[in-house]
Amino acid sequence: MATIDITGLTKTFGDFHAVEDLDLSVQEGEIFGFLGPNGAGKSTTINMLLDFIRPTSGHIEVLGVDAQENPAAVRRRVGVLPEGFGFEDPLLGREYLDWAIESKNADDDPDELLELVGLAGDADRMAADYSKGMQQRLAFAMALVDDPDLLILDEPSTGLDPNGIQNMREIIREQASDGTTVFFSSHHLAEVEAVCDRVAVMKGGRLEAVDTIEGLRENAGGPATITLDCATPPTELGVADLDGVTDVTVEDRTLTVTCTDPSVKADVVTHVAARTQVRDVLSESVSLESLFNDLTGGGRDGSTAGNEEAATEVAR
Ligand SMILES: Nc1ncnc2c1ncn2[C@@H]1O[C@H](COP(=O)(O)OP(=O)(O)OP(=O)(O)O)[C@@H](O)[C@H]1O
Repeated sequence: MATIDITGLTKTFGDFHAVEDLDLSVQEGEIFGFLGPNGAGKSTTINMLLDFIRPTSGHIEVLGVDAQENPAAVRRRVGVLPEGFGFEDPLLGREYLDWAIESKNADDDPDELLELVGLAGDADRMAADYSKGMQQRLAFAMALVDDPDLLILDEPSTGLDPNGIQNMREIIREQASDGTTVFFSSHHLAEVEAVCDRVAVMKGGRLEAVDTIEGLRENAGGPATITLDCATPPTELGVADLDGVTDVTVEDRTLTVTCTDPSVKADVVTHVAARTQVRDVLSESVSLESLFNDLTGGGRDGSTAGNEEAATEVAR
């Protein structure tokens, strides 16, 4: 059974289509990435999953329950890490967890959850005084209360240090291996690649693609580069004459070839290997950055990023 089953979902604000005719199905135990640039419709979709806003048309089932007919039943079984949870009340870290446990009528041990997210030593401090990353850890612990069947994480790694990101990834994987479905909205492409089984890419309220990252790469058009380390200087091999090869550079024994699309790379390897010994293939696959840019046309301003760090920001 699908954990999330969305059919024909549309949300308009006046004449503006924030989400348009969305069909999406997320299976039990999947770690599913929900990607898209600013204004793509991700939060609007999540808000409809939780019935915080009503669809204009379409249908959503979460864990077999109609999300609009019975939102309380959905929310009981879902753990949510919203973007930018505000810890404004004068409560200790543990007290926030106590509150989350009580409101779900659950029987979790708050200290166990704090330990899990690396906050055991900070349980008796005011959550408002926590750093941004510590607040994110606390919000994550609150989402884990009552062992939810579905975790909805909005930009979960915001503010986390590398250790926090690693810790969160491990918890996410453990949860998924226990059957929890994880629906993960993010702009951080490397993060998504590290944990997600499949991704959906949204743009302007419409679904552009749903696939594994590997699948997206395979189907991606656009240039690809391959670098071969050869036993002898790879000059005059006729690589430039191959169909689909657009650029060839030779530096000492290293041959770098740019192709019109990734499928040409195999022809390059076969051609070179028949003429000289290839010691290593340093294949540079299509970067996540160009994959994302291909699918969404870059950021909201249409610009594309110049490096991987910037690329993760393009999606913001
Ligand atoms: N209440 C509202 N009234 C009018 N327009 C809205 C409302 N809520 C969202 N929108 C519009 O719907 C579009 C989608 O917004 P949404 O917040 O879902 O995007 P998003 O993909 O979550 O973006 P981000 O990555 O910036 O969080 C945006 O153009 C936004 O301005």
